[in-house]
Amino acid sequence: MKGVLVLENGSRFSGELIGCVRKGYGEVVFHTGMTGYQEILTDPSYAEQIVVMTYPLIGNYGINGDDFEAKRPWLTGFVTGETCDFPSHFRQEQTLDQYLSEQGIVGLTGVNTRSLVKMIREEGSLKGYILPANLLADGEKFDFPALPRDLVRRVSTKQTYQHSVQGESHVVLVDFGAKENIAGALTRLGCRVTVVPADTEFEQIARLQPDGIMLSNGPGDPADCADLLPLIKRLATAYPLFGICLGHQLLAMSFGATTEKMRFGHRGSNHPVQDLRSGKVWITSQNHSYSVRREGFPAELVVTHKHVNDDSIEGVAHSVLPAFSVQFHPEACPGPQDAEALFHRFLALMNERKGSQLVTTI
Ligand SMILES: NC(=O)CC[C@H](N)C(=O)O
Repeated sequence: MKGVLVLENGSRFSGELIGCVRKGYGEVVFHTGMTGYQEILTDPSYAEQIVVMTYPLIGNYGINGDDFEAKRPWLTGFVTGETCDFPSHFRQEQTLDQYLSEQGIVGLTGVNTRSLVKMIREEGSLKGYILPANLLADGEKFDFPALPRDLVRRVSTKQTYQHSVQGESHVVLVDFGAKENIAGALTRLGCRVTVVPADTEFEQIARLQPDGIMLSNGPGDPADCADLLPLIKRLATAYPLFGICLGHQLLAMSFGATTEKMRFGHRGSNHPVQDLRSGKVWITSQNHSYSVRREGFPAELVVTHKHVNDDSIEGVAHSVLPAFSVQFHPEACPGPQDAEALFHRFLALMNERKGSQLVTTI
């Protein structure tokens, strides 16, 4: 069935509908990864977004049972140049089309994604609809309402649960829309991980007796989470703390930083990031629209990482407390694992704290 993507600047891109035939509305953003579409589809940070893949052929290794980053997708549409109908991979269980149908997500394929992405690069991310072409009556006017501001609460777990029950260090992961592999990476390093809802109170977290706090990635504008900043500052003052993506933005904001919306953000699997202390460059996985502003950057924090292409802030640390965060995704999935060492650093901070507590109790 013919479909169309209608953008708020008046442009239209035609294609064929795949997945669930329905209207989809969201902020249209693009991802430059050649692979990783299954992880992208299920990363809750894409809530209320329509994702355009720049790589021309998507779906060629199908969908498998192992690579989901969440139980369900939160995005509202998926756009490809070409979709593979006959994938081939030993782990494949479904085609992309079947998965989108099953999950109620509309897709548009056969789109001139090159021209669409060039437009987004020029004009910035635009809101838009995917809809069946026959619904497009001539001259119809569309509304392009702002995205909801409660996205973190929508995607966060409603209940506290144990991700893993054994391990030397106990990490409480505050779920703003966490990708599965953040808890996965901690578990693989031997941590016990408890996942709590985004609005859990400090006292409830303290009762869990964590050795460290992990702040997850998540959707939307970090400024929408201003009510969480006092909690985050208190957590950073009390425990070793590691923040990823939205968790990074919120850590910086809790010490007085502000964020700004980028023109079209960073979404891809090969973003170069420099560690300013070692000078080393990592190739990182990224998915964000906002970044921490240099203007008014708080004196209490230090910038630890920057993006090599545009100099934007990619990591911060507290100058005294054992709290640090990065804008990119050290858990990868999709993308390279260059930055995995950051999980080891978090583990070391938790061990140091345990060591120092031992000394003070003796
Ligand atoms: N992946 C994320 O956590 C994204 C953070 C935030 N929603 C942004 O777009 O900048």
